[in-house]
Amino acid sequence: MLLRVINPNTTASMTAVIAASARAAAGPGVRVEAITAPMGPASIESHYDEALAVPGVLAAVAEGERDGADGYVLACFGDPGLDAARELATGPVIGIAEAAMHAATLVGRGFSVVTTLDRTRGRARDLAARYVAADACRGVHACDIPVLDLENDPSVRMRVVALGRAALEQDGSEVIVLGCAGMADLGAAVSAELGVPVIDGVAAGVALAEALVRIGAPTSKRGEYATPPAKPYVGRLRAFGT
Ligand SMILES: NC(=O)NC1=NC(=O)NC1=O
Repeated sequence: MLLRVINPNTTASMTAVIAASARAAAGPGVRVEAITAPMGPASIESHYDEALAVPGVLAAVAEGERDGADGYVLACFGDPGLDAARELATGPVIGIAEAAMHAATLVGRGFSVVTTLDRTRGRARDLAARYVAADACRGVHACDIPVLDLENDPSVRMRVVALGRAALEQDGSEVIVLGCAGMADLGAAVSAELGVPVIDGVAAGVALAEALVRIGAPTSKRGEYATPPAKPYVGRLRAFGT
């Protein structure tokens, strides 16, 4: 089985963090291909970044279709381009926010998200409203660390633990969801400190994508996720036309 795990931002060192978590979660017979988006923002920290990350995501999915990928994980907590990617993909496409939030509801009644910048909290709430029951996401908290500082700031783990501990108390939640792919290497350590499940969406996404491939559940091409209608595109997006 070939799973293509796509980092929607263009920072290769972050793709390496994502790849390590993805490969640790993959089951026997699963090959993880970790891809850095071929175009777009160095990190995704705003609606603008997220919008302009989508062409890179879709280019990576289109390449995966040519290479015979069985499933995809979009490794950014905003799940950028998820629905469009499903229209291009044959196999399942899982966003890490979607995967982490669903996984959290399977091991606790309520979860709290610990994410990066304060301005990304609204997006996380919007995704929670789409993915899970109203009372499942009890709070979204930001440690105000820029995405690209995650890998070189030694205080990150301590700050995520402190914020997670406060979130569990304030929100009355039972599970922590890591709100950024760049936190993918923190799950076990933070869980050990807090004594609750801490869900890394990269690992959850790989597990879910793999499971769907194994049970024979590709993306349905009847209706909404059918192949997009062919049409010309002009300008810088010309290559995306069909
Ligand atoms: N909430 C976030 O920090 N999302 C993210 N931005 C990135 O560049 N990768 C993420 O996971």
